[in-house]
Amino acid sequence: MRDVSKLFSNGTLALKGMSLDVRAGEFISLLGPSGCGKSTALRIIAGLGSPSSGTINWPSSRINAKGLPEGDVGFVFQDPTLMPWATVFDNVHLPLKLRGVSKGDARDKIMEGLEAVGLADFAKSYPRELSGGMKMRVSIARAMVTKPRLLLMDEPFAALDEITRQKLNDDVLRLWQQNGVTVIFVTHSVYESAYLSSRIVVMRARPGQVYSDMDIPQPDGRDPDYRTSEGYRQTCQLVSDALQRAIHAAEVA
Ligand SMILES: Nc1ncnc2c1ncn2[C@@H]1O[C@H](COP(=O)(O)OP(=O)(O)OP(=O)(O)O)[C@@H](O)[C@H]1O
Repeated sequence: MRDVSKLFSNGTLALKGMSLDVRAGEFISLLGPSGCGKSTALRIIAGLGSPSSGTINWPSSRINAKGLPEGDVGFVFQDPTLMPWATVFDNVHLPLKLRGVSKGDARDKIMEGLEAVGLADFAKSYPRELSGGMKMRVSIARAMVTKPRLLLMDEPFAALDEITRQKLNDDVLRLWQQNGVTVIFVTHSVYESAYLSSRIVVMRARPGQVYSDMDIPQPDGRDPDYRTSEGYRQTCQLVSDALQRAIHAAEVA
């Protein structure tokens, strides 16, 4: 993102001069107070909204007619947005179906994706038969079935209980490590960002822009033990301090 601003038609300046270089293989969290423009930035990257000024560049991708990288981006929203009338299998098939891949040809990829999120036994179930966490897993499998190079996640676990959220954090980390996908993850949570990320970009509000950009030390393994480690506590403290400064900067502006 190079010097991206977004002025909505109601006069809200959601982003002002936001620049961000995303390196391949990173797990970046966009962290910031409500209304600082995290979702707006993510939607612009996804091509779901256009910047008022500035540019999004995709130096290593083939670009389609809409200026977006060809098949390279997957998106997971806070609402899993599954088709209620379709099975789990058919929901995960959707992105491949839109590319003209038949169910038969897609079967292995779909089952591999469901396996990766622990839902292979639920391929024939309908969304109404699944818990909130399982629905989110389907949504992640659907986003990953095309093997995107970039996965965009907009507060995907905010509506889930703490235990489910922690399990899904571990699932996403495993997918990231196994697939080498680059992730941009929007969250309000210092703890979630500190657990997941290789880099945390703290945003400030009014106007929305990058306030602080931190590389996060990578321990050998992130597992439930890491959540109670001194290294994790220190990272949370650093990130929390940066967030407090970002909030203060917006208040005095
Ligand atoms: N379509 C829109 N039209 C007008 N204003 C908008 C629109 N979408 C977002 N905004 C405004 O832009 C600002 C940034 O919103 P955005 O949703 O990107 O923030 P956010 O950091 O993701 O917030 P949250 O964490 O609460 O989801 C807010 O002031 C919001 O009210």
